[in-house]
Amino acid sequence: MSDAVSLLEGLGLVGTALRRHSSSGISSTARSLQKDSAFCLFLGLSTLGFFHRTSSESLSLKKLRSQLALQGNPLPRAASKNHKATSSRQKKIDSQQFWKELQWLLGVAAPTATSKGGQLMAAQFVLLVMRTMITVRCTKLNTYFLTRAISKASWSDWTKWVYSFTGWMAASTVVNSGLRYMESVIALELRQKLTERAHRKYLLNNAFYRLAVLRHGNLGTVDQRIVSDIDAFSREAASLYGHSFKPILEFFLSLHEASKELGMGRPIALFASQFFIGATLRGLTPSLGKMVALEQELEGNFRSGHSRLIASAEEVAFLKGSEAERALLDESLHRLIGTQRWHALKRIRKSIVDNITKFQGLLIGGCFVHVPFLARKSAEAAERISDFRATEELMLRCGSAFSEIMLLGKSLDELAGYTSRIVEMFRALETPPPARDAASLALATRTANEAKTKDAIVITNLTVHQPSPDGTEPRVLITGLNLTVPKGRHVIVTGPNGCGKTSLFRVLAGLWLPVEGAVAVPAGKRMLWLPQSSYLVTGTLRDQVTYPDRPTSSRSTDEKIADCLEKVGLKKLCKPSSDDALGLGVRHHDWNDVLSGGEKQRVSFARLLYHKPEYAILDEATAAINPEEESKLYEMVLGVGTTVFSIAHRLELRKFHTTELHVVGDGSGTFKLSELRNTLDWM
Ligand SMILES: Nc1ncnc2c1ncn2[C@@H]1O[C@H](COP(=O)(O)OP(=O)(O)OP(=O)(O)O)[C@@H](O)[C@H]1O
Repeated sequence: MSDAVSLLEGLGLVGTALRRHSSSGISSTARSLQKDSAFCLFLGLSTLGFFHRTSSESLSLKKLRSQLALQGNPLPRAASKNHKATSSRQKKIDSQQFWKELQWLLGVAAPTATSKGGQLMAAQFVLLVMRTMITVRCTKLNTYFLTRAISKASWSDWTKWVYSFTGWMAASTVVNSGLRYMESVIALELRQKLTERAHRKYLLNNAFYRLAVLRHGNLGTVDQRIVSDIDAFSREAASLYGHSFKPILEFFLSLHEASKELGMGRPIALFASQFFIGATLRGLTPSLGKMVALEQELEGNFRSGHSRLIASAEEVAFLKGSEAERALLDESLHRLIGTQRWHALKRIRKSIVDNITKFQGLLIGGCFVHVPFLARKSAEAAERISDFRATEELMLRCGSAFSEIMLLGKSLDELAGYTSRIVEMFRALETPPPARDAASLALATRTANEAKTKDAIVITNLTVHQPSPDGTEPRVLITGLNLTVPKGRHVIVTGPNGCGKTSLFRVLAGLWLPVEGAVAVPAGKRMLWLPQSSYLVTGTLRDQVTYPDRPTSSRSTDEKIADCLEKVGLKKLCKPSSDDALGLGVRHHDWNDVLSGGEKQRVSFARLLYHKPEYAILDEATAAINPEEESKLYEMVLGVGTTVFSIAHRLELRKFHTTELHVVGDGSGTFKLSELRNTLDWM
């Protein structure tokens, strides 16, 4: 459609020029040209001034940094790296890397030509060819035939033009709408395939924990990359696909048509000169890829600040922390906006270079075409004008297509920003955790087999350190622990805050790798974790109890769930209705907001009673429940035959355990194991 509009605009301009020429005569046109030249000179000088301003070092980061420093917002380090001039060699290496990464990402979305993505791209290609053919056809129609009709004052030629023009415009409308539709469908396909792959990897082997908590890969906000960067990449890539084929096709088709009149020598000389000028101008533009990557990073930080406030809304409200939170959010916002402002300034420089590239192409291309027609004295005037207009228009299209091809590099640069962030994420997701030495691996395998055969938790020669992502000396939490927990051996872990009790459980869950030794636990759903802060899933009351299972609702399952809820004192949460007799379908926007601390822990116990695992790992799982009720819950758990491995600060809970593991927590990794035989009389 935009082509149709530009064609009509073009016709309007031709009409205006003809009118001006015929009504005012040469002298008034010359006067108007003089005025135009003065105006152009003024504009050109202003542009040069601005260009100088944006590229001058004095205004660059130093000034922005000092502005931000005044607001307490120093510019992120990445921006200063970004500002440093990169050598042409470095740029070349980056672009090679980009093509590899882009190819890999597109391969994920369209692995073969017959895949859905491949088919969509093929269909888009057909539409692109059709649109270009229509554009070339319309150009010829509007220039040659229309000019001829007007110069001969021929009504019949003009009527033919009206018919043809209407037909081609109808075809153009259909094809352009199809192209736009295909572009959005391709973007959606890219987004879906890349996000699905990200989800698969992110939720495999607790990769989300490694990335979010242990900061593997130093990715910052991973959610921003999955939710926003993939979306932006998909849109950009789909749009670029359409916009890169259009000028390439248009260039060759227009060149083919124009060469009939001009021969091939002139166009080749023209485009060789254009290539040289384009390459020189390209060196003056900033690196958009890095700018985009930095902006996305800061966007992610800003968004995660808001998410954190929502997640801890009650705590912040109790602590009257609104002012502090506002300052933190504003700080993050200022960092983002400051960087975007600076980038907007740099983008103007890019836009100026883009326009110069485009206009010089039109100007030089025009001159190449004028010469042979100025030299052609013999032909009849009407014929010469028609030929000239048709050839000029084709060459102008050809030149503008060539400029667009030269400018594609810059659009690709922007795409490179998203590409590098997404590939970096996939690299971190798909890189396995650091490999262990052969001896430790052999020990881990032997220990795992032992656990399978013995149906026990087996801890062999275990040493655990606190992780240190920043490379500082890690603190030793536990050294040389050997412990086997067969069924019926209930272990309580005690020790001061921060001594490493939960860390031991993290190693059992495979979230942290031991520095030495090995742990093995019964596989699959034979173990259930009840963490310090209960996890409540998005969904119904039924979902809270059955998590992580999602069984289809049936009478017997619902009765079992309702029974578990009753046992832990949460029957009151059920809201029976005519189509939900047991009231398990009740749903809240966020269960964390509507349940008290003790109720959340009871939900975890209902989950435990529902799953009846062989082993339960209880990490201060009754800390928010009163001591009397706490004992009842423990009795229930032991009553269903579950062996417990608990962390507890209340010593009364010792009576439910047979072994105590006391971690000293003095940084030496010392611990003490003792049997608690006297306390088991009640069992
Ligand atoms: N992801 C992490 N990265 C770095 N250090 C961590 C991480 N998680 C925990 N730690 C540190 O490891 C140490 C042991 O933590 P852990 O959670 O095991 O303590 P704990 O004994 O369970 O304490 P509490 O009784 O207070 O729950 C603490 O000093 C803690 O700061």
